[in-house]
Amino acid sequence: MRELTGLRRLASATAKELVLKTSELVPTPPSQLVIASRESRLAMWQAEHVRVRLQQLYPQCDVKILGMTTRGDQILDRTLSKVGGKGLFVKELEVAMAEGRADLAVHSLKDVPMELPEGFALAAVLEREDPRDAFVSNDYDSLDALPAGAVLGTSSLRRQALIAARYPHLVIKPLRGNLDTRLGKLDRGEYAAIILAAAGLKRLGLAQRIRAVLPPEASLPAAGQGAMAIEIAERQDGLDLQALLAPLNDLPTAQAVAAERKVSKVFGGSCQVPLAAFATVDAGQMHLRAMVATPDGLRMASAEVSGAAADAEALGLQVAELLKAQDAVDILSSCLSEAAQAEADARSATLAAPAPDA
Ligand SMILES: NCc1[nH]cc(CCC(=O)O)c1CC(=O)O
Repeated sequence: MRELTGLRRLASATAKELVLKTSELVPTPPSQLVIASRESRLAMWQAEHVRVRLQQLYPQCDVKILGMTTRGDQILDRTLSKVGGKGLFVKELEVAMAEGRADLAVHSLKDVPMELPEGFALAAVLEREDPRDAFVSNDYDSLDALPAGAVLGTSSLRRQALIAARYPHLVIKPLRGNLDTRLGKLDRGEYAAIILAAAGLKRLGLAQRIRAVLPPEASLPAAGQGAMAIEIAERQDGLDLQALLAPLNDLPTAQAVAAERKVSKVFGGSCQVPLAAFATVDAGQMHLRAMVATPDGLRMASAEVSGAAADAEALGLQVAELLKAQDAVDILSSCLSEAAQAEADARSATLAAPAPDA
């Protein structure tokens, strides 16, 4: 709920409001700001990007990065949807903020649950990188070129469903780990090809590994894919971090992801399900597409709407209604119950045991 309030505020803020904020209302920064980040190369790249931008904005402030390992990074042997979903990547960072060891956390928005815990909010969404999926292979140019029986790596139920629907002759195998780990598994010959987010590869200077970029028509991106978000905790010291971070917010991206995340939230929030939601914003106009499927890709529903980008969440609800009219709830039902159970298990496990690297 918190996070939605934050996002709604960001998404509906006009450019003028943001300009006013940057020039007049930005509070004095503290002497130090600490950014919590996962330690994967991509996470550190993203944290460093935010660090540099904050350092430029506030030269007097010492901006530092606190790297940490999350449960999501440690559990590499099981498909994420089975072990508790996306929250696993953000929980330790939230603990660091709650304990005052960090002031903000930088995340890939795609990994951030739709509902943040009480006391946390998204303060800014940065300009989006390429939101599309990428086909990566050492031997083949495209999905079309893969022969029957070829092993394709992905652990995303969305990618699995979309690919199974169009390429039933391929064998889809789970692929976990950070980007380097995944590329390493491809290079060792465990897969004929893998699908990765183009954004991560581009940020790490690995764009040359992309053999083909999948257009949204072929592989509709996940909600938030390609966007970075900054999460903050409610503070007792009165510092208005949201105002300090407002200059980093990119309004069209914030609007697009608010619509995408609304769709996702309607269908179960933080659960990992085969769901895609992708919005583009051009001159204040939004085009939003969404899709749900069964993991085998045999059943699928898709819908699209257009409208004013300022009505991001209403557009998200509209698309969700169109999907529901095509039995979306039933299509997702098997995944929803499985993922909900995994979420519950993960929550009780986290409550019972201290954070592994706390
Ligand atoms: N699920 C892991 C994850 N979270 C964000 C990215 C890539 C960068 C992004 O989407 O912003 C990836 C890797 C991938 O999907 O290939």
